[in-house]
Order: sequence, then C-alpha cells, then structure tokens
Amino acid sequence: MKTAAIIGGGVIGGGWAARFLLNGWDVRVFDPDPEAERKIGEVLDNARRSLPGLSDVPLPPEGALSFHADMADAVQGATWIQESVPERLDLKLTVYKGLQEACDPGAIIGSSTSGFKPSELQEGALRPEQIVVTHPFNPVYLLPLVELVPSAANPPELVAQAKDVLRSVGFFPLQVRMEIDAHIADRFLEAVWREALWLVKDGVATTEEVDEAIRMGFGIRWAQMGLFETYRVAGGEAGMRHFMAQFGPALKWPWTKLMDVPEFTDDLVDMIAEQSDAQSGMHSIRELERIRDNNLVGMMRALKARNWGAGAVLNQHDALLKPGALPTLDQADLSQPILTLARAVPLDWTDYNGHMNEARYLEAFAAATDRFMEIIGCDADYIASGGSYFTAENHIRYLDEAHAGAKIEVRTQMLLGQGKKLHLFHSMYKGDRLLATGESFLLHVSLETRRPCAPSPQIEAAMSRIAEAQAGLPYPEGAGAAIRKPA
Ligand SMILES: NC(=O)C1=CN([C@@H]2O[C@H](COP(=O)(O)OP(=O)(O)OC[C@H]3O[C@@H](n4cnc5c(N)ncnc54)[C@H](O)[C@@H]3O)[C@@H](O)[C@H]2O)C=CC1
Ligand SMILES: C[N+](C)(C)CC(=O)CC(=O)[O-]
Repeated sequence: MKTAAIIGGGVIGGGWAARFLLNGWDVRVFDPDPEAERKIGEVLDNARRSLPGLSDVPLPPEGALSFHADMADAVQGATWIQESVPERLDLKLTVYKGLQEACDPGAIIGSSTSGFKPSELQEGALRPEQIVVTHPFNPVYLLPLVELVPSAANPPELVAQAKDVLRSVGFFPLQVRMEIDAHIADRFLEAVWREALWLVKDGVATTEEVDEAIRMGFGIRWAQMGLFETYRVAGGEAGMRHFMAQFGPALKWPWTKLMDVPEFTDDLVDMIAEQSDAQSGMHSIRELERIRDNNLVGMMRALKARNWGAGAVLNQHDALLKPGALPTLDQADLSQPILTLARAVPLDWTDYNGHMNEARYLEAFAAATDRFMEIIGCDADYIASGGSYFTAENHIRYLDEAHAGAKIEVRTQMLLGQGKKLHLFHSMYKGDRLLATGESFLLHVSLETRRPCAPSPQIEAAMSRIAEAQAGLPYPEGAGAAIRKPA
C-alpha cells in the first residue's frame, strides 16, 4: 500500500489529502489546527462528489485516512510527504528539519510553496536532495497542474520518480527547467492580481467587472489554449510573427502598472472586501467551491471528449487506472449478465433535481451497449471495416436515484443475438441496489449501404456462445414492458 503524509491540512493540504486518498493511497495528516480534521472532511466531501466522475473507469478503493498529533508519527511509512504549511520560509525550514529527523531518507518531500525556490527550501537541510517543489493549483483534487521545480541538488531519478507518482494520481507534472521566484504560473497570477488591484483602487472597475472581463473572454480561451497558442491564432493567417509585429510595441505603452503594487491600506482592503461581498457574498465559501467544481468538471470533461489540454491528461489517467475492470469475452462469467460499465456519476450528469438526469441513464446504457459490442467483436477495427450496429429501440425504467460521485455498474443480459438482431437488457446498480434497467434492440448494418445485413461469422459465434451460456437465466423483470397504458 502506498502511503502519503500531509503536513499542513489547510486549503491546499486538504486537497492533496483528497487527491491521494481517492487514488487509493493511505493518507497520514499532521496539522496542529484543532479544526483540521473537520476542514479536511469538508474538502473530502467536495472531492468525492467531483473527482471520481472525471474518470470513465473506476478509481481504486479509497485508502485509509488518519490524523496524527505528532509530525514524526505522521511520516512513518510515507513514501511521499507533501508540505503545505503557511508561505513562510522560516516555518518551512523548521518543518523540514523535523521531517528529516523522522522520515524515510528515500521518501520524496514535496513543497506546495507558491513562490520559494527549491534551493531556498533546501538551505541547511540534512538531505537537500529529498526536498523538491511540487506546486499545485486550487482545487488540488481537480486541477491537474503541479509545477515540479527541482534544483541541482535533486538527482534526476528523484525527479523522474516524482513525475511517475504525480501522474499516477492524475496530475500533470510540469517540470520547470530552472528555479525562479514563483515558478511560472504564479508570476502570471501575480501580474494579473496587481493590475486588478490598481483597476479597483483607481475606480476603473469593480471586483465583479474585473472578474467578468476574465471569465467572459480570455479566461475561457486560456482554459483550452493558454497564452501563446491563443495569440498564434489571434495573429490570423500571418501567425505569431504578425501578432508580435502588431502588438509587440504596445508592451512599451502604459497599458499596465505592472511593477507597481498599490499599498494595502485599510481603505483599499475595505473597498475590495466590500465589493467582493457584494459580488459573491450571497454564497458561502463551500457553496462557491461546489459551483466552481461543477463548472470545472463540465469544462474538463468537454476537453476530455476532445482529448485536448487538461482533458488529454484525464484520458491518460484513465489508461493508467487499468480499464481492465471490464472483462473480455474470455474473462467474463458468461452464465451471468456481463459487467459492461463501471464508473462514478460525474457532476455534469446531475440536474436541478440534484440527481442523475434521465438522459444520462441512456448515456450510461449506450456505453454499456458499446462495451457489449466490443465483447462480441464489433470493436473499432470491425467498425472501420464497415460493419456496425444501429439502435432501433430503447426502453428505460427509472427505479431509483443516483447522485454525483456514486459508483454505478451496468450488467448486461443478451435476450437475443442472432443474425442481424441484437436484443440487450441492461441492469444498472449502485452496490446491490437496482437503479434502472435499459432494454435495447439493435440491428447489424453495413455502414456503406446503411442497411441491415448479417454480421461476421466471428460475431455470430460470439453471440451463440453467450446465448448458450445465458440460456439458464430467467427472463428479466421489466423486459419487453411497453409504457404502462392508463387502465
Ligand atoms: N491557497 C492557495 O491558493 C494556494 C496555496 N499554495 C501554497 O500552499 C501552502 C499552504 O497554503 P494554504 O493551504 O492556502 O494555507 P492554509 O492556511 O489554508 O493551510 C495551512 C495549514 O498549515 C497548518 N500549519 C501551520 N503550521 C504548521 C506546522 N508547523 N506543521 C503542520 N501544519 C501547520 C495550519 O494549521 C493550516 O491548516 C503555502 O505554501 C501556499 O503558498 C499553493 C497553491 C495555491
Ligand atoms: C495566490 N496564490 C499565489 C496562492 C496562488 C497559487 O499559488 C496557485 C493557485 O492555486 O492559484
């Protein structure tokens, strides 16, 4: 079992705890805050409703979570130690001293620091090579970026190992090629933050207007293409060179007060706090976190469907999570309904009723049908060769609710598999609770003629094998049920 120690369980440390725990690691926490266990519990609630649904295959069973009153105890057995104490260099150095007196010399100590350089963190350490910057982005349980910043003291094999661990729990480790204050991303964030403060201080914009300027425009663009690719496109057919020729001079114009920082006077702090309250104060922080997570999951799953940016990272993580959870024709117990879907309910599958929307049951059953088609041999290669199935009829019975993060399974019984005809009966479960049934009638077709035709002999043989094995199964309750007509 893999064990991670979380030193500092606040906003960021709590997110790390959730990321490791939901990816099957044991997590040991040290944080002197008496409220740490409650706060981490609330972060875990958010993570459990949002993270599992980002995967189209099951996450591993959660690891064990434990809280420790003593830091030396917390790091026992840990192969990864994530430090997320407040951004004070003196405090961090003190923590590392205590850590290295107690932890495994082979463990990786990652620091969540927003801006200190690894060489600063390694100053005076017993084993400098053990400490590396692993800077995450809030919410840590959802956003994939971790800036991995080594110094010359970190051996290449530690950096490589850190990358493997981070990828294994769904992160995108961006190795920063040289250490610099605030790494890469926070230098942008600090620049935008400074400019925004001036705009609010000078009465040019309110906090809400600044946020609208971001989220109604470039914020959406940056979520899928970043800065340079966006500007390459903005240069038109002439591309980046044209863009730089046209907009480069403006960098010398007074378009920003970038290097000045408005003094954080009481008046300025009051102004911004009051405007922020007017803008978002109607929501609690936990409510805003859930609104944020709903939005992030929807955006990331949209990118996943296109295998682009953060979505491609999600697909890579699915590949690591061993999609073998679903059996093949030779692995399945064909005498029983076959497991054709196993996943968590994504946040964006839920609706205004706070449960999985009716249309998403069809999406789940359609995925189960796709899997059954693969099992009988109608896989991507077969479809590319011109054969496939078209669905002619679906009938769904909704028997119970499913909620975001719920682990669901679909098991499929073949009622008829002969010639062009394929008649399936899917049963969706949460644990042993039957949530819904989906009955599908499909016809094998030629994608060239778009007309029904006989499937390949291999598909016929696979269907015969399943028909024989499932012959003893009872005809499922609800199968063949038309819509109940009023008496
Ligand atoms: N909040 C953010 O947006 C981000 C913060 N970070 C970095 O993560 C680190 C932590 O920041 P936050 O989580 O926001 O702070 P936080 O204040 O939410 O959490 C810090 C936690 O450390 C605990 N703590 C204090 N002294 C400790 C000690 N000696 N040993 C163990 N725990 C101790 C506190 O009780 C608290 O729970 C900082 O280095 C920060 O720069 C990184 C990315 C984003
Ligand atoms: C504001 N901040 C410097 C703490 C931000 C970060 O460090 C990263 C993030 O999550 O935005």
